[in-house]
Amino acid sequence: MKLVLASASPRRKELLAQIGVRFDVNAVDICEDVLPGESPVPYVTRVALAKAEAGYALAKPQQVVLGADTTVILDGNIIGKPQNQADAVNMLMSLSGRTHQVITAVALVGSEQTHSFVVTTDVTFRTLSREECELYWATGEPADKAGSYGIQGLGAIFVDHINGSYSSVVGLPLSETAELLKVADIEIWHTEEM
Ligand SMILES: Cc1cn([C@H]2C[C@H](O)[C@@H](COP(=O)(O)OP(=O)(O)OP(=O)(O)O)O2)c(=O)[nH]c1=O
Repeated sequence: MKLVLASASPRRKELLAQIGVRFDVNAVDICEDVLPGESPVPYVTRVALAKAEAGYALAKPQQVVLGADTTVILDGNIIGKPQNQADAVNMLMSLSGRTHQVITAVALVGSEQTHSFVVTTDVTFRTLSREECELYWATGEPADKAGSYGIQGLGAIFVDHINGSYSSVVGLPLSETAELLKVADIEIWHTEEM
């Protein structure tokens, strides 16, 4: 079996390459709107499956397709990507000095199999000032990110500690994804080009 990553995210490509997986990419564009009354785990699972299924529609025979979706949850509510500066600053200030959850769903779709799982990580921010949130917006980093921050980038300075999977917060939980790839007979740890 050969793997396709259904993602336009450079972060997910880097994470999957980090564990020595060989894959092609089918960039897909899925509507990520939350349905009325939809809870966080069903939501991320549905979107990850939709990405994998859209990628599978473009796939060749003998290919299985991986899709993922990451979102931020505060007090049980889904916090998506920011619309503008005010939205991003408000999101960041609501996360200030508190613990929120980052959940990533991963889905794998093939001709004879569909699997999905969700990984939840607690992330605790130190206290932030409105001014530093405004300066952070001006860097351009928060714009395409759930929760308006990137733990792997400049936003690292906001994070006091995490409890869970770092790679899941960035966009793809590597330990759990490797287990899923084994089930689908996809090799990891290719080393000859490293
Ligand atoms: C919380 C957090 C989110 N993010 C990112 C990960 C995800 O890419 C993004 C959430 O959006 P997603 O919709 O999960 O992914 P995407 O739109 O970037 O890519 P695609 O749908 O094509 O696969 O936020 C970080 O990079 N770092 C973080 O610390």
